[in-house]
Amino acid sequence: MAVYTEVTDDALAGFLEAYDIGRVVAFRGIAEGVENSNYSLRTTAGDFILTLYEKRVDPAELPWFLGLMEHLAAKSLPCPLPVRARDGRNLNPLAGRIAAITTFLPGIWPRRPTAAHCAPLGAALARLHVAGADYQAERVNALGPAGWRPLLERCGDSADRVEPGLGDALAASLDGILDQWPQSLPRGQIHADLFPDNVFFLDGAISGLIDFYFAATDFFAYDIAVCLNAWCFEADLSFNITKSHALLRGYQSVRPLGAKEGAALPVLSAGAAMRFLLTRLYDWINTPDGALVTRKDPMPYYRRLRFHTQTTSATDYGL
Ligand SMILES: Nc1ncnc2c1ncn2[C@@H]1O[C@H](COP(=O)(O)OP(=O)(O)O)[C@@H](O)[C@H]1O
Ligand SMILES: N[C@@H](CCOP(=O)(O)O)C(=O)O
Repeated sequence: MAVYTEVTDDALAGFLEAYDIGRVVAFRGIAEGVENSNYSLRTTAGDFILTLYEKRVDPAELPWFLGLMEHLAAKSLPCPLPVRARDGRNLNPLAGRIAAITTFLPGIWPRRPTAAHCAPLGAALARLHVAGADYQAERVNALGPAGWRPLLERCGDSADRVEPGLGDALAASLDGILDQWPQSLPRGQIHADLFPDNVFFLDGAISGLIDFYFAATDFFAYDIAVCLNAWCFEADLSFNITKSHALLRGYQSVRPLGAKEGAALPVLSAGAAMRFLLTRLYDWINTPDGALVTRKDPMPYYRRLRFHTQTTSATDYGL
């Protein structure tokens, strides 16, 4: 469920007066998504997505995210293009929130990713990295390694309510990851949350990359590690090296990885598993029963973390 803020017909009509995208033909809330309120909007000019940014998004950061999408779309990456109002603004108030209209991207996200999805996914990720290179602005990755210990501490003793001993196990694992974390690797703009539900496919090809609201300036190879976690484990949580090989092959068809990046894949992948484990754990503990958001189980990311702490080199990922 992701319509937290209702938009009345009158409020929508008033909002659209500032834009040059015709009259409303259809308007409905989108059930998918977690963070923001999303509406599908059809006007006489075409299909769009209306997003109202909810409380977890810092309004001061929105121009960076929208600027990145605009930059990538201008380089032909299939990502949403923010629509500007007649006065040039792409962020405007609506129903007590800040809102943006972006272009609608066709396609559906893969419910069961296969190796055939992973190769184009890898290539699209590399294209994103290359295309973002001259987007000069920097955004610190708030959910990068410096943020993990504070997040774990905020979970406190409650982690052990999810599984006895989990708090200590994560603290020890985190020490190991932070000790080995690379000092420097090629870096630039990364998506940082390119899960299957953020990638649309049409006729076997990628037709959309969405949800740039965790994007940041960080190691490119960390973004690959996020995707290895999100795309290359089976439902039984076994690692599928055929998928990771396809993902890395697709990536390298556009941007070859350096030796240091390859060597860092085990620790980067453990770090990426830790990042999603911690945000899920925090939400698991802090989301009240009956809340609109569906909590995501943190434990599958613990299983992934344990896998990555046993890998030793890039060959374990099919590189
Ligand atoms: N540009 C877009 N084109 C088509 N559908 C979109 C677009 N942006 C969002 N959606 C739809 O809205 C849903 C939620 O979007 P998402 O950005 O993942 O929300 P959240 O940030 O709240 O998790 C997506 O699963 C998709 O169905
Ligand atoms: N991908 C994250 C959650 C973020 O949700 P999104 O709908 O904004 O992609 C996870 O799976 O924990």
